[in-house]
This record gives sequence, structure tokens and C-alpha cells, in this order.
Amino acid sequence: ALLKNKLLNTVIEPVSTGRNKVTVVGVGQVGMACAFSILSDNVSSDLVLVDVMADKLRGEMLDLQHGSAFLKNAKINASTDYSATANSSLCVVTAGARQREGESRLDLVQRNTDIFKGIIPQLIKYSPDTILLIVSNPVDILTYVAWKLSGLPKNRVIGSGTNLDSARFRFLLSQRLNIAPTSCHGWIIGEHGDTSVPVWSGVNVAGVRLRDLNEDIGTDKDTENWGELHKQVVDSAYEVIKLKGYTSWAIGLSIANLASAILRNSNQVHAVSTMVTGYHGIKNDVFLSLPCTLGEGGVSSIVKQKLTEGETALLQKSADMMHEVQKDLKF
Ligand SMILES: NC(=O)c1ccc[n+]([C@@H]2O[C@H](COP(=O)([O-])OP(=O)(O)OC[C@H]3O[C@@H](n4cnc5c(N)ncnc54)[C@H](O)[C@@H]3O)[C@@H](O)[C@H]2O)c1
Ligand SMILES: O=C1N[C@](c2ccsc2)(c2cccc(Nc3ccc(F)cc3)n2)CC(O)=C1Sc1ccccc1Cl
Repeated sequence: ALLKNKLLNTVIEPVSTGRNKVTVVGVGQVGMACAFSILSDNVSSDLVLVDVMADKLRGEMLDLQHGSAFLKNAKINASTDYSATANSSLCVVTAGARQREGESRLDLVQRNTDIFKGIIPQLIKYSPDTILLIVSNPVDILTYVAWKLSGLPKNRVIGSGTNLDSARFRFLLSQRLNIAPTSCHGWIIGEHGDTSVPVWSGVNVAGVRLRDLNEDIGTDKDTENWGELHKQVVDSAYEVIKLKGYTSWAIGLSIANLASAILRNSNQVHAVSTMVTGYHGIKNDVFLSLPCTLGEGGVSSIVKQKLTEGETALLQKSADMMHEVQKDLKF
């Protein structure tokens, strides 16, 4: 008899798929930072990597597998064939083409939409009950594209949105106040990136609103220029790109944090891109970030923040700009 049969008595065949199986599509800088953060945070013990670059994909899988003894025995697999992603509870999509020199935003969006046409239906074919977490840029529009291509209900299609923007804002606030980032609360909402919206009325430490201590905060009347913090959120993205050519660690850690909230059914509140039709006077089907509670069903509720007229106007402008791009997309 085989040694294994001398060693083991089978009671049942082990369950093939854990309930915290996560697929990461795209093993570039962002995808691997997400994968590594998810594994090292023990968010999942069953990770599958997908990409079109077969050698890179296998190399990243092997390199992670070799660390399994330090990753709580997580299973790590990879394939260019989507059947390997079957029964994933969560699919993180970081695949995409980079903006070419002088490429228009619409051209980049159409190129990434075409890439998504080859990814999203395949993910849904093998994991019809999954939750999609979109990271690829422009993330809010591509989350809409993923929603259209997937046929999933809106609660199951989430964009990382302004989660990274808010994390950078909290870090910068912590630096200015010399308080830990987890004790510095601030929500950036709306469109991810250059045109995100800081909700100054909500910025607080221990419930003490900075606006109650400086009523001009966030306006150009503010002599202490706290509005500079939001500008630094945008500038720091460009600075990181200039210095290292891409961003990875902060986005990877923020995605692992979102994955943990979803897979642990935590109902924590996170700034993520969700379908905001009907909120703040927005009429078109667009995805923007608002504070959302996250759990195994994806987005379970949206916090109804009281916004200033200025903040509402910025959200509506983003919604209109995105609708203009979305309506010309060819699915
Ligand atoms: N939402 C955010 O806050 C945020 C932050 C940083 C980066 N991003 C975005 O994340 C995306 C990835 O960034 P990156 O630095 O990892 O880029 P990258 O070029 O390093 O990686 C992209 C990966 O996608 C893969 N890919 C391309 N087409 C594919 C397909 N059809 N199927 C599967 N895989 C495919 C490529 O092979 C590559 O490995 C970009 O769109 C970037 O703008 C978003
Ligand atoms: O930290 C980043 N890095 C990126 C990046 C990563 C690899 S190459 C560029 C970045 C940095 C700076 C600008 C920018 N613009 C952009 C706009 C639309 C796109 F489709 C793609 C990229 N993107 C991608 C990205 O979204 C971020 S967060 C970010 C960007 C701009 C303003 C504020 C924030 Cl919080």
C-alpha cells in the first residue's frame, strides 16, 4: 500500500473550496500588493491569481507559494484559465492598460472596457454569486462597466473609489496633528482621483469636529489653510508616480482592508464606489464613493451625509462628466 494510505485514513474528501476564496485579476504592481496584503493579513487562505502574462503569473505564484509556511498555510494558485477562479467569494480586478502618452481619458476607458469584456463575464461564469471589487482606473467608470458586464445587482459591484484617497487624507491629517491615523477621521467622497471631494464638516478627532474649532476650515478664508491637506492627497499620488513609477503598498493594504470587511461580514463603514443614482440629486447611473457598510452581500447600506451646496455641486459635476464618457462606451 502507498505510504500515504499507511499514514492516513480518509474520513471525508476535504472541501475543495474555502469560503474565503479570493481571486485577484492582474498580477502587476497593484495586483501583487493586493495579493500579498490579503495573504499577510490572513484575509483569505485560498487565493487565485489570473493574468494574461503566463510567465509573470507563474513566477508570482511560485514566489508566494514558497512563503506559504509563513502565510498560515494559505493555498495559492494561478492560471490564465478562469475555471481556476470557480466559487470565489470575492474577485479583485486590477487588470488594465496604462494611460499612453497623450492618450485621452475616453480612449483609455474604451481600451480598459475591452479588457473587462474578456474578464468580467468569465469571473461571473465560474463565480455567479461573487462580489466584484474593481481597482483598475478610471475606477468609478470601470466599476460601472463591470456592473453592466456582470449583470450582478448593484450591491455586489464595488469600486475601491476614494478609499485610498481617504487613507492618504487621514495619514496627512495625522502628520499635521501628531495623532495616529486610526484616530484621525475624515471622509473623501465622490470621484476617485483629482476631483475627489473632502467632507470637511465630518473631519474629527474623538468626535471633536475641526470645523467647530475653525469655521473657515476647507475654505480659502482659512488662514491656517487646512484645505492644503486635500491638495496634498492629489499631489502625493503624482509624487509617488514621479519617484517610483507606480503605486502599490497603500492601495494593496486598503484593498486587503476592504476584502477583510466583506469576507468577515463586518458591516464596517468604508468610502467605496457604489451606484449613487438618486443620492445628492444625481440622476444618471454612475458609481461614486460614499460611506458604505460592507459585508458578505457587498454594500448593505449607504450613509446619508449632510453636504454643503458646494460639495453637492462637485459630486453632480463628476456624475455628469462620467455619464458623458459612459454613454459613448461600446459594450
Ligand atoms: N483605484 C485606485 O486607487 C488605484 C491606485 C493605484 C493604481 N490603480 C490602477 O490599478 C491598475 C493596475 O495598476 P498597475 O500599476 O498594477 O499596472 P500594471 O501595468 O503593473 O499591471 C496591470 C496588469 O494587468 C494585466 N492585464 C492586462 N490585460 C489583462 C487581461 N485582459 N486579463 C488579465 N490581466 C490583464 C497585465 O498583464 C499586468 O500584469 C491601473 O489601472 C492603475 O491606474 C488604481
Ligand atoms: O496613486 C495613484 N497612482 C495612479 C497611477 C498608478 C500607476 S500609473 C498612475 C495615478 C497617480 C496620479 C494620477 C493618476 N491619474 C490617472 C487617472 C486616470 C487613469 F485612468 C489612470 C491614472 N493615477 C493611479 C491612481 O488612481 C492613484 S490614486 C490618486 C490619483 C490621483 C489623485 C489622487 C489619488 Cl488618491
